[in-house]
Amino acid sequence: MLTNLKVDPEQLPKRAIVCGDPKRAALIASKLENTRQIGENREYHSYAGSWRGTEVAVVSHGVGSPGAAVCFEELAKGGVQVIIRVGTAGSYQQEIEPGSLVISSAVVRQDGLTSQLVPPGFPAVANRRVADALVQAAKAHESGLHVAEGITLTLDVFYSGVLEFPHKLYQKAGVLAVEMENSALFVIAALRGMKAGSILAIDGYADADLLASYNPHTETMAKAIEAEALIALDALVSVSA
Ligand SMILES: O=P(O)(O)O[C@H]1O[C@H](CO)[C@@H](O)[C@H]1O
Ligand SMILES: O=c1cc[nH]c(=O)[nH]1
Repeated sequence: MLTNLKVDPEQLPKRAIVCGDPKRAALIASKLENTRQIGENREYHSYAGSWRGTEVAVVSHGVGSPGAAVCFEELAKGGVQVIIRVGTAGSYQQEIEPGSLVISSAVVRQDGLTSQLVPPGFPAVANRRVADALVQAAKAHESGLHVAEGITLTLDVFYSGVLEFPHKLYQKAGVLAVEMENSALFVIAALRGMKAGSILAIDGYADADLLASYNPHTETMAKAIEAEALIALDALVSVSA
């Protein structure tokens, strides 16, 4: 039994979708055939089912890299080989409007977790096959949403303290969007031999005024999350495990 997920590895498919929100996990799982819940403990809600004839898992990992890392490590231990995060993020670029989708090709590691796992120069990159599969699936899906691929940033901080967020710096460097778990996912996947990718629905512009405008509970977001979930499921089953 996987300790924190409380999932029996025998019931865990080799491909997994992961996302922060347990309700999003339930929503994605509801799209599968023969859906069953295979675990529920803390923020980790786990489901299995079939997508286009292939068995997949859907597991929530909560907010922030440390808790998510526990989930990713246990999925690797349980035999998962291909893993895609279906997340949300704030945009750094004007043309990437709320409701757009971003496929992360690589991550700036501004989290605390991975610096305790690997040295500073260690890259956090998506598996090329998974990233390509996400790009292809997004094209085929024809959602009408703007889709961009590029570098994203992982931070530990959502609400700022007295130090300024590094938003302007990374915006100038061409980073597309910011979220809180991709760094952990890409580094742990590299260490444990999983193929990882990530697609993110943009819920607003990440800047100093974010607190005033942040609202991930809109119709626009629901549409973007629905689209990224279907794209990720198609990509997940197209990559060899
Ligand atoms: O929507 P999820 O997948 O949780 O992703 C983003 O949303 C949360 C913050 O609201 C953080 O977990 C961040 O990474
Ligand atoms: O970490 C996050 C997630 C969503 N939106 C943001 O601005 N930041």
